[in-house]
Amino acid sequence: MPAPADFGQFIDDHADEFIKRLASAVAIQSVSSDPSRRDDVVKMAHWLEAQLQSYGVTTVLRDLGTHVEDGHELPLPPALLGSIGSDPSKKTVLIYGHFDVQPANKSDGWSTEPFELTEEQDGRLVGRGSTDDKGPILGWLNTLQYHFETKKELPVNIKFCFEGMEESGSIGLDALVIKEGQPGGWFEGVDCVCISDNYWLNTRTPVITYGLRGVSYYKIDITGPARDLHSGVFGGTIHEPMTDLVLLMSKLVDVKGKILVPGVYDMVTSADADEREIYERLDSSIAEIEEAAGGKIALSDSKVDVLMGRMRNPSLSLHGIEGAFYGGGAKTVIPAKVGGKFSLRLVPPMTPENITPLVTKYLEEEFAKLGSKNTLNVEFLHGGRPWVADMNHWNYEAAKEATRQIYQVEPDMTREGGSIPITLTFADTLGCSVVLLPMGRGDDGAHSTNEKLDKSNFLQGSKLLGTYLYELADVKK
Ligand SMILES: C[C@H](N)C(=O)N[C@@H](Cc1c[nH]cn1)C(=O)O
Ligand SMILES: [Zn+2]
Ligand SMILES: [Zn+2]
Repeated sequence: MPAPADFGQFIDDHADEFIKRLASAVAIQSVSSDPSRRDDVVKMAHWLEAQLQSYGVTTVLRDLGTHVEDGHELPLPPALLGSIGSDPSKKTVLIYGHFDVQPANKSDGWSTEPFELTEEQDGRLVGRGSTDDKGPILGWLNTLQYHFETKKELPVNIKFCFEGMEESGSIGLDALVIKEGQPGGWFEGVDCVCISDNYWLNTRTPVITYGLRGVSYYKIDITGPARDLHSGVFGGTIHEPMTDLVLLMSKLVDVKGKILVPGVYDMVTSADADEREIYERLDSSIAEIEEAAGGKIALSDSKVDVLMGRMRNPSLSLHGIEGAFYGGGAKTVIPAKVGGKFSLRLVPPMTPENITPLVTKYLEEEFAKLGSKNTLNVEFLHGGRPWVADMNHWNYEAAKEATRQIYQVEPDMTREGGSIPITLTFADTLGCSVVLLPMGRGDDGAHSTNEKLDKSNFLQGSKLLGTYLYELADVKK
């Protein structure tokens, strides 16, 4: 059953309205990592719930309890569950997305206000969350709107699971998915899962994604004096926390991206010629990767090595130092306590559980070698396991056929370097195939300044998601 003939035209005809809706979503500053923005994450859940309800979706907001952030107990934003259609003769697809976003301030280097969606002349829709992940979520809404307004039946039953903590490790969601995956739960009867929350490799070739790296995020606190000190008075007289921290962080990864924590590479298989061929065939180049990064700074001249570095090898990134002096000017301070933040991206069979003891032991040993009288505390902040799926499943056939119809090309099959912690839980708990069907391009700048989603990707991507539902209805199980 192909998508109805007027579906594509409906999406094009409603482009302005859809962009306005995206602007409304972007305007809600649903930054999950910022406790002062927690109300906005909750507001976003309510906004999205009202949108779903307006198209006939039955919804419920599920309380996920609380979590502790910097010693303070905070309520978690609710998860939003939805359901439309219960025809036993149809397949049931579970659609997941996240309505929280990364932090953004104009002063980080944005050209426009990050929470005011700006449509540029060239069709770029610039704003925090445009591609990650509000645009893709709204792609599903656009499809629902079409069916509601034209009074057409959806080709499949749909369950929704939208969360507001993905950018902070999806805290609380695992337990909910496990509970709702039980007989009688919200997800009973789900045949497959679709997630639109990652990106193409380049700016022209659509991709379907069958793997994700996991993540394991840490903070190392070094504490010394009781308060910040004058560096003229105390410099040269005490062990300085910042000195210890910088030395310790420098022991984690080298300039070529090699992880220095012993034991990590013992867990990773090396790629044989056949596997390297998979990466060789992908439509990508060092020039394009550097263009997307905004600098000629690739770790290697080999496209295969760089792509494997992103998709099938682990990596370690240093993110920031809490408590350090960072403003303008030249403050002569010795910070009393500093917290270094870093994370590892994990590939099978690495997990946060088997990696954390290696990281902690290594840091404690390296700290001991410094001979400092300061104290070290290593804290695991959050994590998610890596995931790799069978790309020949019928769920993937439906996604591939939908891509051919919308873009008239064969999609590249990729593994994503980023993480979506709940993916493996869906796969394991519901025992079904999960496919990643991204909307945005490789240069969208998710998590970065001037994040954007191209208007054509928003519209074609909406058509893609809708067409996928029709292909799903048709494909042989
Ligand atoms: C790929 C997805 N759109 C994404 O950005 N995921 C985040 C998840 C995360 C984990 N810790 C913090 N955020 C990512 O890969 O960074
Ligand atoms: Zn995302
Ligand atoms: Zn993200």
